[in-house]
Amino acid sequence: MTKLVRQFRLSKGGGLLTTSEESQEQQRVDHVARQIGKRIDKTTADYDAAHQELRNVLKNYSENTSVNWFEVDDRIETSAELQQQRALVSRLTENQNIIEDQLDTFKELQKSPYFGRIDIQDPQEAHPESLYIGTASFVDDDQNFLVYDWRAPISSIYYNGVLGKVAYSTPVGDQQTELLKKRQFLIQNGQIESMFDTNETVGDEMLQHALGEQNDETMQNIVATIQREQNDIIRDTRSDLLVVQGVAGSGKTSAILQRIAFLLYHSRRDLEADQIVLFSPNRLFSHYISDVLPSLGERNMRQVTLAEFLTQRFQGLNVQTQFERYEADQQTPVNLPVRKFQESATMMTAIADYCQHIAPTDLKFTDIRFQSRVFFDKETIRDIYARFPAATAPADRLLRTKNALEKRLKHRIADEAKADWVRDEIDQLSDEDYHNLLGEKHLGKFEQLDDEIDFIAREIVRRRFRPVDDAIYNGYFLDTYSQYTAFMAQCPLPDDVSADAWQQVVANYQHDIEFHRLALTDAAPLLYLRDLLAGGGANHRMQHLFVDEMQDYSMAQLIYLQHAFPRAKLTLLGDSEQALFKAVESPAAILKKLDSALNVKRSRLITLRRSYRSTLPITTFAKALLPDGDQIEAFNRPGDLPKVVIRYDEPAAFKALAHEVQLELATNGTVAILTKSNAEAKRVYQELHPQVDLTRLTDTDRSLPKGVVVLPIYLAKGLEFDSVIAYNVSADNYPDDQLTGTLYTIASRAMHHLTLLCIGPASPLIASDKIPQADLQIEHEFQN
Ligand SMILES: Nc1ncnc2c1ncn2[C@@H]1O[C@H](COP(=O)(O)OP(=O)(O)OP(=O)(O)O)[C@@H](O)[C@H]1O
Repeated sequence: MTKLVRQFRLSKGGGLLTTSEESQEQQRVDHVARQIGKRIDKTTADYDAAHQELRNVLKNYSENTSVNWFEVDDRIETSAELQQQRALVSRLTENQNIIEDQLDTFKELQKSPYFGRIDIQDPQEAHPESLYIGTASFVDDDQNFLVYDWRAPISSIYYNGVLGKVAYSTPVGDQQTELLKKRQFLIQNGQIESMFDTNETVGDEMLQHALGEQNDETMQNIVATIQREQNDIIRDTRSDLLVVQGVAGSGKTSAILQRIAFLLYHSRRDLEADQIVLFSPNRLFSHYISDVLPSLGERNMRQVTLAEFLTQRFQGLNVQTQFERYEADQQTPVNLPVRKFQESATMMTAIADYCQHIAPTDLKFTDIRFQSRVFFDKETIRDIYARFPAATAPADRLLRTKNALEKRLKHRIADEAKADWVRDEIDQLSDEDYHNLLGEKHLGKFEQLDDEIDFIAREIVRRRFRPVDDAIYNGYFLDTYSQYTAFMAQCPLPDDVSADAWQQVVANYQHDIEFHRLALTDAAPLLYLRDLLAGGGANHRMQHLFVDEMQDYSMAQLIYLQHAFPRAKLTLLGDSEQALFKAVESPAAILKKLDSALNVKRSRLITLRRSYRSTLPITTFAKALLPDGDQIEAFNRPGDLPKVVIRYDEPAAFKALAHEVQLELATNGTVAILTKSNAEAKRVYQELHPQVDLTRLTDTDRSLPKGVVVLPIYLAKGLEFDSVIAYNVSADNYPDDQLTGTLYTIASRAMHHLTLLCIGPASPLIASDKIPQADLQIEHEFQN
């Protein structure tokens, strides 16, 4: 870890920091650390006591589980006692976990108790007050706030305010105060490494330090250096739809995570971490961000990738992933108007209309069959459905149909229970099977033996007819896959989609279904149709839905997600410039579309233009790739120029690649070779791995190793690496601006070093007038 030298400087809005000020501050750090130390001792003792208590109960519990199960009464009593013990164990375990979490927080706090100080003068107070801000609050035994949590209302001044009169929101309304001083600290292992006063939001010195560090395998929290616009995202509690459009490396992902920490802090009583769900771009990313919330003393939210979500919803079907589609798109040309239509809000509205007005005769009911015979025929089911009022939503009518079918099933069971085969089966039952069928609940319940036998008979039939019961419960009598075909057959088409092209879409869909496959484009509309007709699919518990890399989602998918999480507030973050899957759109246009499609009350757009991840030369290069890249503001962190390495045949290129990798590895912890496709990643791995120790990553990998990795760019979305080598950015491989988004995404993954390897002349995207050769280090002259 690079350490800043101690510095005492005249900072922009502040005064000269003297040695005596520093020693006073250090004394305070020592004092706070001592207080925290005392608390750690006390909490450790609490932890030991809790642990001992839990052990005692567990010991008792295991002794009790070896009880005599023989007598029925004993069995019932023991079970009640065990349940009580189980509840006790779970309470004590939770208690122990809470203490353990507190202990972890105190230990972290002791090393670095705070990072900021604000001096404020409240209007009603005679003297100013100094408040210190850290990752968690610390209150001493005399109730003095030695450290304020960064999420406390007053802490917002630290992030937002410049010196002078400032306001901050509290649960009881806005408060006014005067900000007299803002001081930043870098404290490591109880020592002040650096401190200075600033009038800016959060001074650049701290950022320089944070960003100059080498990449870790997991993301770090940024609470000490949150920037003003990021703070707006984090502290927004009003919007139902918050859309963040931010350039690569502008801190969107960081903002999501600190926002979650903020929301959890402010809604302690009504919001649990598992009521927040984040759709993340890939599994590597899920792991990459997994440490941030725990480092802030919070539990992680739920995380899911779109592929995981869809697979879970379509059990038994193989749903195409975004990555598979991206690979497929590179092989076969895409009919863009068709895809655009299938992914549009118009498509979803057409589905909603279709479902709302569908007549019973148009529903694709199927027979419920049992042992190769029809049990309930589809016409009967249709008749039942048709009896319920037409004004009721189809899903409600279907639910009532299910209930009616269940009732009929019960009658059929009662009739069948009288059949001879059932009596024969009862005669064959062993005592144990008989008791099992009767179940604990019915032991001794029947006064007459005949009643007990009737019960057993029905139980036997009920179990035999379980497949019918399942079919009713799961709504298998409505064939939603055929229904989707029927929908498509009558769906009004836009002008740019021909009937023939559409016919092909329907045929492809049917063919896929036959082979238990589903194209990604069909997933959201089909799910929507299924939910609207058959009910279900909505999770009412989720309070917040976050979507990262939203540019890779279609409008249809976002509409479906909103439908699937109807009570959740939405935070959607993305960068349309990094769209690997579709065209670039302006932030305002995106918000407009979302506003009308998602129909929310309060929406807000926040745009982030400043890029923090990469050095100045790398960001300068990356932004020059884009048509409107001049809107991107590079953070001024010095570094080497991007290096272009050109070779004219593959052997020479791989030799150069191996050399570059070794060179980069000497100074960087993680070196990523990023390719356009999986096939390229495989090829690089095959060529390189005998000479270089490298790991090829695929979409099943969950963690990022140190050292050299090779992976296609879509798996590197959201990630960052110390050094990036873009593989084969030649004119052949990156011929035109269709690939601008891909190249920009690759370049913007690099924190400190970027190398561009070309086999043959460089891509016109690089060898263009917009990128002065002086901004690059070229190892071979361009020949095009
Ligand atoms: N305020 C900040 N203080 C310190 N580091 C920051 C800050 N904002 C962003 N960073 C750092 O910049 C890098 C990029 O942040 P992040 O991954 O959140 O950006 P992003 O907008 O999600 O990027 P992308 O869209 O390119 O994936 C990370 O290393 C992050 O820690």
